[in-house]
Amino acid sequence: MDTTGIGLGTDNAGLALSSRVRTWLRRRSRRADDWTAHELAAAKRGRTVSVVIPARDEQETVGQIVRTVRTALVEDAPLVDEVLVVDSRSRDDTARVAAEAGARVVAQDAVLRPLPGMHGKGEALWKGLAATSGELVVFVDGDLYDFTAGYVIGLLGPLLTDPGVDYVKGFYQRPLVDGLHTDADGGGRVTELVARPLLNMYWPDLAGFVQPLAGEYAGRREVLESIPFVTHYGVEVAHLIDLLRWRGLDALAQVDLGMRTHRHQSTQALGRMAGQIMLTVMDRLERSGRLVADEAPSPLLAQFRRSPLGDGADRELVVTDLAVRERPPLRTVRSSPRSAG
Ligand SMILES: O=c1ccn([C@@H]2O[C@H](COP(=O)(O)OP(=O)(O)O)[C@@H](O)[C@H]2O)c(=O)[nH]1
Ligand SMILES: O=C(O)[C@@H](COP(=O)(O)O)O[C@H]1O[C@H](CO)[C@@H](O)[C@H](O)[C@H]1O
Repeated sequence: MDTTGIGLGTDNAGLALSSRVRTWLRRRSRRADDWTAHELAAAKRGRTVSVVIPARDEQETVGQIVRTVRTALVEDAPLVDEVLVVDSRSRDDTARVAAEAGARVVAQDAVLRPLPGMHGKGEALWKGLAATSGELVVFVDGDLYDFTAGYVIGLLGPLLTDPGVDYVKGFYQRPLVDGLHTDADGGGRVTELVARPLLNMYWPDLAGFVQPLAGEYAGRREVLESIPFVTHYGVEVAHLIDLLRWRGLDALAQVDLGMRTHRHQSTQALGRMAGQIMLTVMDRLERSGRLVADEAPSPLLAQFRRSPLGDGADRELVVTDLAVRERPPLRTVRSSPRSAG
């Protein structure tokens, strides 16, 4: 057992991860409590830190996340220099709640305005990167119920103490809370059903990531501004694939952040997310010449919503265009450190 509690033995069939991944797991897996906020604040040595929270309709949770960061990591320990919430076309009071909690708030479509807007979480993250200036950037989802300052401390630990690390993913136990029923490890459904199998098949060096789709991660700005951001929900899987290829496995790390509960989407919404992730993976396979498709995959997903329509039909056909696009590396388009209006 290594320091993170990840057993590195073989499974009952004697199958084992590659030695490269086993070495990586030992070398690049840490725990959030390996550091304290004050230790990391002292380790900054003049470097600056931005926390970026993408938020679409997160009025119920974003305020507490912002307050936790500000209290523990801005006021108590000077670890974080700016907290930005990217209001991603919310239809609720996300922007007001975030601002009242002490965050700077930008509207996703107000950043780098001359550029035509793109959509989804990946766009919100790219705009958040453009609208901040910290040399280290931490991304935290805005729908977390049990966020702690330890998430940010843990993600910054490797970046502030090891120059060989460029990008850090969080991992955690992910319960699936469905009303009164909790499945202790039922969360991360798209991870377990789609992302993990595909990454193990085609990028086995990434097999050691406990939560490859984790929404909490951090990186060096110079690296984050040098990689594309896929729109919608393709952003996380594309980051790992692109960074593995460009920076190599040893530049990546992961930190145990404990427990993560968040607002869960419906199964059909996760079906759309899964489709976007599959399209992203197939695009990366095609770019690397590992997939030759004489016909591009259709981005259209037909789903069936059961609802008595009253005209004798009890299901409604809903077709969604899952096409994802991609923002180029920000350094190729950046004009100024804070491009918000
Ligand atoms: O168009 C979008 C979709 C999502 N999000 C945010 O990205 C984070 C993760 O999205 P979501 O909760 O939908 O994904 P899940 O955690 O369910 O996989 C949340 O803070 C969302 O508010 C966003 O800013 N813009
Ligand atoms: O990991 C997953 O399977 C999905 C869905 O999680 P749940 O099944 O709702 O716990 O959540 C993640 O995936 C998204 C796509 O990469 C990320 O954007 C989210 O931040 C992350 O929560």
